[in-house]
Amino acid sequence: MTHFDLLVIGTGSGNMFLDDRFADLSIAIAEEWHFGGTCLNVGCIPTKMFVYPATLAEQAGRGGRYNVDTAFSGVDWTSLQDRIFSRVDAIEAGGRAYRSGDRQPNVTVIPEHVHFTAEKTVRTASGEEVTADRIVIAAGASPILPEVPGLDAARVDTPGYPIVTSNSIMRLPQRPASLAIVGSGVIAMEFAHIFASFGTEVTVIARSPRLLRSIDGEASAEFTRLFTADHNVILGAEATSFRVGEGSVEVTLEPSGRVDEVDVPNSVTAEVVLVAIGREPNTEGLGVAEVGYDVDSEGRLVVDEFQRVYSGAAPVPGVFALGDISSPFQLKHVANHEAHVVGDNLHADVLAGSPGSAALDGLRRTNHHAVPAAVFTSPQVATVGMTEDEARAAGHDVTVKVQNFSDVAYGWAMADDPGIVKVIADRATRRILGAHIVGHEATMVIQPLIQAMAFDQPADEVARGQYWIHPALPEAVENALLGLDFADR
Ligand SMILES: Cc1cc2nc3c(=O)[nH]c(=O)nc-3n(C[C@H](O)[C@H](O)[C@H](O)COP(=O)(O)OP(=O)(O)OC[C@H]3O[C@@H](n4cnc5c(N)ncnc54)[C@H](O)[C@@H]3O)c2cc1C
Ligand SMILES: NC(=O)c1ccc[n+]([C@@H]2O[C@H](COP(=O)([O-])OP(=O)(O)OC[C@H]3O[C@@H](n4cnc5c(N)ncnc54)[C@H](O)[C@@H]3O)[C@@H](O)[C@H]2O)c1
Repeated sequence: MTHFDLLVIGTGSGNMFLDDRFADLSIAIAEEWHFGGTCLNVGCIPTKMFVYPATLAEQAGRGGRYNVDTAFSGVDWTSLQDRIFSRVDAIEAGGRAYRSGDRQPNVTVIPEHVHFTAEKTVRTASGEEVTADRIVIAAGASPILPEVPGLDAARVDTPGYPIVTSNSIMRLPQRPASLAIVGSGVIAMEFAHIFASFGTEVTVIARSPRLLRSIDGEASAEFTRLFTADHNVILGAEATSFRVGEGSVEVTLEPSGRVDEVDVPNSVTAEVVLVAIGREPNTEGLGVAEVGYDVDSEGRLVVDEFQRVYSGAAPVPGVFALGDISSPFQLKHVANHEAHVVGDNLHADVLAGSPGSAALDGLRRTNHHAVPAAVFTSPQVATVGMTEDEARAAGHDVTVKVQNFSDVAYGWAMADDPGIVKVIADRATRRILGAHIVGHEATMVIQPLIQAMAFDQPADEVARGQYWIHPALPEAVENALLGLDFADR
């Protein structure tokens, strides 16, 4: 049995807050997989490094729309992978070496799976018991696999098995000629864009009548309209079995019952199948429920606004959690924010003396207001705040404006490419309740609306109180704000 002052489980955002404030503590960091976790190794960073060239490839094939003669003639998959993963893998190795080497003599890296055997005790895969006064649980989430015949869950993401998740698809030795994607959420749409743009024959299998169905209805409908226009999408279909053959997988389909009068083909055959149906918090593998920690109906560790972990509806002294294991937002910017909160609160707890003794008024609260999210597909999607339905259900007297990109001069420069800015505001308070953008660089165009929500600025002041560069795309945001109809105008 080895005892530490602090145990951190997971090196995604869990690796972010350990700075000089903790130099006097003996610290163990458990990481069973890639140092740096999901975002660095298989998430945000490599996906966007594939998305950018994919968008260039797609645009090259569309030059005629802008009266220029361009064509996409291929991608060098191997050198693209090398460029991306030589960078990612070097950062992974550097992070591991930094924590493992002489520069951090107070830190011990445990490169193994750990699971709880008591409230403040974990056992490593090799059987060692580790105890700690304080623990930070930052163990993330993993892809969900459907329980359907023909899917060998143990072989998913192993070399040669053609059914994969986001954990391995970017490292496939060859770009597949055809790809079936089960799911129609964020991961499904980003990979559909990447592979289709590079010339793979992609088929998206969606249960719902719309793609990205969790976003605002109008934004989702607009995205679905645009994406289905030039991609193979089967809406209202459920994948009910897989048959792995020689060089291909047959996916059997049935109507999902979520779309009326749908004509679903019996099956789709592709070289590779990507399963992208959500990610579940890694609470089960950690055995947290078995030692009494509270886990909610979605499998998340229960934390309060100070990121303290709960057991029997009371905080466990000195135990914090952050990121996908406990957060309602599976987003890196949220995991990072929560890591900063944990770092500050853990430090306050250490200064206070015994675990759990820090006064509440000395602890920092997590801010989950105006959390933005984006889908880096084509067209891009960016959202912040409530959907229109949520705003109405919350009892707001709402005013809504949808502005087309093609209404502003930059939209004309883009040959009237489709794109919408939808802003939802409260008619009485003039505050922005939500904003949803579908179109070119939506992830950048939305930022003034995120800022306005974060700083609680009235919508009309945001529109009129600053210059908007002319003729730039954010003029569509300005016009959407100006189009809102307030009670006393
Ligand atoms: C394909 C993809 C693309 C994404 N793109 C974006 C994006 O563009 N923008 C965005 O904001 N978010 C994106 N995300 C989400 C983002 O990656 C996550 O929200 C974020 O990485 C979560 O960080 P985390 O620290 O909570 O967990 P992770 O980074 O997953 O870290 C958890 C770590 O804990 C380790 N671990 C788990 N259990 C144990 C155990 N029992 N013992 C030892 N170690 C353990 C894991 O190996 C892992 O390294 C994407 C996710 C995916 C999958
Ligand atoms: N750009 C980004 O910020 C980014 C990118 C990728 C992932 N992420 C994060 O990772 C999370 C997980 O992504 P995801 O795309 O796996 O999940 P998701 O929740 O976005 O989408 C999952 C989709 O799969 C569908 N689904 C669920 N069960 C199914 C089944 N059995 N068969 C068919 N479809 C089924 C759901 O209805 C949903 O539409 C996201 O919610 C997001 O927070 C973020």
